[in-house]
Amino acid sequence: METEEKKLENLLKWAAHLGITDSSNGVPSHSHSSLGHSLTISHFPLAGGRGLGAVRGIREGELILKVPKSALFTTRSLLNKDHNLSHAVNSHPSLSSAQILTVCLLYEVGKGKNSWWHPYLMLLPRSYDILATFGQFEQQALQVDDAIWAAGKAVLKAEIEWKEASKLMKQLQLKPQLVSFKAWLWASGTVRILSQLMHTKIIGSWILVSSRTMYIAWDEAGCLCPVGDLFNYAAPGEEPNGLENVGGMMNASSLTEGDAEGILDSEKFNPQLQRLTDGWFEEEANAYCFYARQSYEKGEQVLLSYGTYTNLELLEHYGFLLDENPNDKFFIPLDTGIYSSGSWPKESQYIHQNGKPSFALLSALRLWLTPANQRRSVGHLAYSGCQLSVDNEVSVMKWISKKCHGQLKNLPTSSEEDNLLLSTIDKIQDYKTPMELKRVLSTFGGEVCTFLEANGVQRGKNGGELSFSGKTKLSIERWKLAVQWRLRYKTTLADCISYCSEIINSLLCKNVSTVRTKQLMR
Ligand SMILES: C[S@@+](CC[C@H](N)C(=O)[O-])C[C@H]1O[C@@H](n2cnc3c(N)ncnc32)[C@H](O)[C@@H]1O
Repeated sequence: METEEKKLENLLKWAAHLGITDSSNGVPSHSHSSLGHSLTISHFPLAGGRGLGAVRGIREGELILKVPKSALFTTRSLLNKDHNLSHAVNSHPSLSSAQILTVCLLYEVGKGKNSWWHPYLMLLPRSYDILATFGQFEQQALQVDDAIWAAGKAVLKAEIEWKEASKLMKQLQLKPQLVSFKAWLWASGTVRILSQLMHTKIIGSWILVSSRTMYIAWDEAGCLCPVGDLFNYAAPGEEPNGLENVGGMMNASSLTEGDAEGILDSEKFNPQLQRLTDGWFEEEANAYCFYARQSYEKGEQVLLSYGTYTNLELLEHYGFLLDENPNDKFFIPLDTGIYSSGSWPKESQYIHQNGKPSFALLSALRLWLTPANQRRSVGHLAYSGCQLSVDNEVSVMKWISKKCHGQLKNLPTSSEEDNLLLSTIDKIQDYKTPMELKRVLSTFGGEVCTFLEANGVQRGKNGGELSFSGKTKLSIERWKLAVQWRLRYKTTLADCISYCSEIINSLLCKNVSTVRTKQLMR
């Protein structure tokens, strides 16, 4: 069996042969490796594992990697090379472009060493922790209804897409293990993760700066980009103020999808959008080009922004989350009347990761907590983000605080318990014998026991070593991600409660001092 090192060497040799290069002028250098001028493959345990590090000082804006069109793994490039595949795919016009790219990937994997892409395929991750791979236990471990729902939906979607594509896979006579749902999760996860970087998307009348695809103009599914897909992720900073804070956003609802698409297509309308991603396909160069978003010192990991994502979205699309995510946001259940009292979209009414309510949530609540017969007269103030009165503002803060308290109370565990559980989960992976595990369980029971039961964790035949199957180890990773996610949710809600108390106190203090001043002046 080839070592990981040998596989990497083969990949870089293969990539150099295809003209993939990290030379600063973008000209391939006929070397045996496509990397070495600017980048090298390294391990970054705290930020994504395998990734790309700088081999020299890199300046912001420098071209750091160029991947020619001929090296991109796209449906079109595969169909052009394989008549059998092309014929079969064309007889299934109802499949989506992502489903087709997924089948193409499995088909290519099935060719083994005979695949032209073999050096690249050998180094693809073996599994992912995206939401679609979450079993019932891990889904429930998210605890928050919205997140459980998102996970359930992701699993269901994957199942439906797999069933729809199974006819094509059978027609292509893929090996049984490549037709399985497990293989589908892997392949669709690969397509989702490695082709779905950097693309602006429009939902309803909203331009979401969050990204979805490693965009190529000629295929909705995007492309797999050898070597370019080794960049790990760093969040691009908070959403541009233009989308969250400016009162002009209320006009967003009058922007039709067509208008928005036109604006986006021009790619000129907002330089901030472009700054959120660091790579794109350049027609002139006929290549995917990646630029350094910031300066890096030798040895530092060079990171890429795939777009702005909340932690739940990162989990859904990429299978990881960030400890500190400036784009994270959390939703609390709101009464339906709140949505109908104003025109703020549901997605805009949330709590920021720092605990502050969003502009739209505050505006909507200010209006909703105003008596119905007075709303018309203060609507313009609410929409422009102004406080309506001290009483109104205090009611808003009390309302949010109460909601957060209610949410926290309804969740099965507290933040303290989750913190303890996280360290317990780490211990489960460390402890090897039943005796040791017993000690861990005595400090924390409940969920840990359910996990062990759900995964049928067995003792070794001789009653000695605990045996954790590969499946159980993956489940442990996903469980940990679920607990980390819900802990962030709880921390944010607790921060929001503190924020509301601070505002209430400062408003009441100001009010008291104003009344006193007025009394003194009389
Ligand atoms: C485009 S790939 C990046 C290369 C990947 N590390 C590899 O070895 O193939 C994206 C995947 O890398 C991991 N990843 C990227 N950025 C990360 C980060 N900041 N923290 C944790 N995992 C990250 C996630 O598993 C994600 O699905």
